[in-house]
Amino acid sequence: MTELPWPEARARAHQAAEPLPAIELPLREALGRVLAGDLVALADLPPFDAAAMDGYAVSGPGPWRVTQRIMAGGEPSAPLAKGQAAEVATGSPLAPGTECVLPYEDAERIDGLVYGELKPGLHVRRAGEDYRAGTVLVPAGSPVSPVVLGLAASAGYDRIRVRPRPTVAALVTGNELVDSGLPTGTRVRDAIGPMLPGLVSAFGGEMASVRQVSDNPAELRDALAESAEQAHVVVICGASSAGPADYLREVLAGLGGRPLISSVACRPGHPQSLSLLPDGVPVVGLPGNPFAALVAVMTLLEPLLARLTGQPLAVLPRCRFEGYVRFDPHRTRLVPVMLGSEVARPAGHTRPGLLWGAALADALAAIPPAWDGHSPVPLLRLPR
Ligand SMILES: Nc1nc2c(c(=O)[nH]1)N[C@H]1C(S)=C(S)[C@@H](COP(=O)(O)OP(=O)(O)OC[C@H]3O[C@@H](n4cnc5c(N)ncnc54)[C@H](O)[C@@H]3O)O[C@H]1N2
Ligand code: MOO
Repeated sequence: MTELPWPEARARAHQAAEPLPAIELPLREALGRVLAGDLVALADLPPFDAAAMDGYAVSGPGPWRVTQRIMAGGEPSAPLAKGQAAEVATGSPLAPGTECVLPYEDAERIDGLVYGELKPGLHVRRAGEDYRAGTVLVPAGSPVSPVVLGLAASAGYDRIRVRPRPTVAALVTGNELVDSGLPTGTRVRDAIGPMLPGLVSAFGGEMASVRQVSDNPAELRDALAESAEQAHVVVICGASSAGPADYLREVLAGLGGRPLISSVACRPGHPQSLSLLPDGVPVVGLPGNPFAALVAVMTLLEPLLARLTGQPLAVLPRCRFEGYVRFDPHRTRLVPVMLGSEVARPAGHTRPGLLWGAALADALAAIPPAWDGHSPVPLLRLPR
């Protein structure tokens, strides 16, 4: 079976779906979503000429006689004629005729007259100087951060158009698995189910369900068909490889699934897969070894969720890597790393079945095939 190069696997997963139809939400509910359209300025900002300092708005050469006082939120009582001043606060609207604002520090007031130096334009925020109505403030596909919410509010939005969170249903296979307590004998504690909800929500999705199914093709087929009706994406953990209980491919074929990715040229995690069911629901196959499963989530599920939420495929930041890595001429090697200020170092403890290294790590470094040993390497940040 040919293994798809790791960067192509990310790209193909990103192209495997279309963004979900947009919804409109009140600002306070939109945090953490993704903008479905450009956030466009509804009006000029500032909407009026305003003072940028507390002090005196003046017209013509000084000294100036103080003829009015304008508060923020108030209105000028008359235009300023040459030789006149208005006492203003930061944000006060300016009277027509204002040439500059003298901060209190640069002005002296004696008997109703203000003395100082006229510096035309200084400390005046002109109407529309920040942006004009119609300007794109934040492009579609951007995350709605706390700051984006503040900006949207200052632009006059009450509601914004965002993408829904894609729902993910997980089926965890393996007769050896238990989901509580210290496993006895040859039983193994499920480690993938507990890590999936946090990963899914960090990548903009929502875990609909995590369900254990036994190693039985008929049961997996029924559970898969049912999950595909209830969620936007189905994830299957285990049953991905070549063993006697690894019938995921067979079950997918039986349901008319179309394989898009059958294995990926990376270590660990090569048995990861992506298929589309006839109704277009993507099914992501995660290898049973838990660290390999994490690699598959970061390789296939993250780009898929990015696409469903209308985000571009993330361009991975790069960093210098220092430390031992097993050389692989044909495959990308995913290594848990701790990030220093300019360098990534292996966190250690990296067997495919072990989450220890990744639990300590800030990121996974994606060491490319035939890496030259010194070029900066791409990083996948691990959610905290
Ligand atoms: N002949 C071959 N054998 C294997 C290959 C191969 O290419 N040819 N690939 C190996 C690799 S790499 C991986 S990864 C595993 C993938 O196996 P499966 O996805 O079929 O998963 P299982 O066989 O069910 O389990 C593998 C291993 O992981 C443990 N496991 C499974 N699920 C969980 C879970 N939810 N939490 C914790 N641990 C889990 C399971 O007990 C096994 O120890 O196949 C290799 N073999
Ligand atoms: O994908 Mo398996 O990675 O190496 O255990």
